[in-house]
Amino acid sequence: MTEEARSQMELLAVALPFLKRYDDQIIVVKYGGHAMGEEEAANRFGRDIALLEQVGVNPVVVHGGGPQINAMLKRLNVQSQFVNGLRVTDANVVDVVEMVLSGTVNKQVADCITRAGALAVGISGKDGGLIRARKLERTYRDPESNIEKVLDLGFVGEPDRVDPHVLELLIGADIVPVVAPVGVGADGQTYNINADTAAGAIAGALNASRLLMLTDVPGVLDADKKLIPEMTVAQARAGIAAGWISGGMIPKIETCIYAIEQGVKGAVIVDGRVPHAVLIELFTDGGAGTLIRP
Ligand SMILES: Nc1ncnc2c1ncn2[C@@H]1O[C@H](COP(=O)(O)OP(=O)(O)O)[C@@H](O)[C@H]1O
Ligand SMILES: CC(=O)N[C@@H](CCC(=O)OP(=O)(O)O)C(=O)O
Repeated sequence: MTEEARSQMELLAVALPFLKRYDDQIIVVKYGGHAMGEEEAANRFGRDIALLEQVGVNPVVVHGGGPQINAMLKRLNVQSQFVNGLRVTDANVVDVVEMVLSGTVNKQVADCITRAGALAVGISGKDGGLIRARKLERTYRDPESNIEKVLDLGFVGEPDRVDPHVLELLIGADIVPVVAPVGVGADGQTYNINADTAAGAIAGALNASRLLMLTDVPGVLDADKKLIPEMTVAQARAGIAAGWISGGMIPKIETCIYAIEQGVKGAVIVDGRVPHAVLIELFTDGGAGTLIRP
């Protein structure tokens, strides 16, 4: 046996107990717009997801596309801005958001997985009644007047009701669902939903075993910037209260906590820049990134 064959067999032996653990389980993967920038990284992601499907796991991909929306808005000369990490979305912007997320990006992600040997089908939250959305209602304290005001982000929505039936049909037919985070209101209005939020709601509705959030940091870092391999929901809440979990990590952690409260067994913040991060997280003892559990 060659050295290469021996090391491949060793890898397989390490992965086998984990393959059994995740057999027929649903794993929801949030794939962010930054992570899909480079072609080789995108192809690698497609191969990892196809491999999961081929070994008997049921992956469901929910993708973002913030940078891709920015690029299209720039080409079309449409202005947009972010407030608290969310894009202010007027009628012009929501058209572009839907076009980019449900069109270009959704099809690219599904194509990467299909070319890697699994069948993937791209849909948006508007298809098959998947995500019924409502306008996001948030308040904030105006620092000048110290008065509580309503934050109006236009057509930014949050999931009101997720009906996973269409996803279950695809999963049952051995098809990998790829979901764009766009929802529809009771009145037919299209809403732009943050992709982290959409992934958490879908993981909850599917009662997934794991929610993997691919991002561009190694995981949750403690106050000394050291990676925390595992934390409980209570510890995560304490980190937000103490301030060492801040910025874009807050909505990510809140999504993880929400998903766990909905019955998801564990949520992981993973570095999507690391090759095969998804496989390392699921199929090795140490995992990758930070596991948040009940
Ligand atoms: N405790 C922490 N551990 C890791 N990252 C943190 C922490 N607190 C704040 N952050 C910030 O959160 C960012 C991740 O959120 P974000 O940029 O919104 O990710 P994405 O674009 O993948 O959705 C990191 O780049 C980092 O600057
Ligand atoms: C309301 C809101 O902000 N929606 C996001 C949806 C895409 C997204 O979340 O993409 P990433 O995961 O790549 O950041 C946006 O318009 O950019």
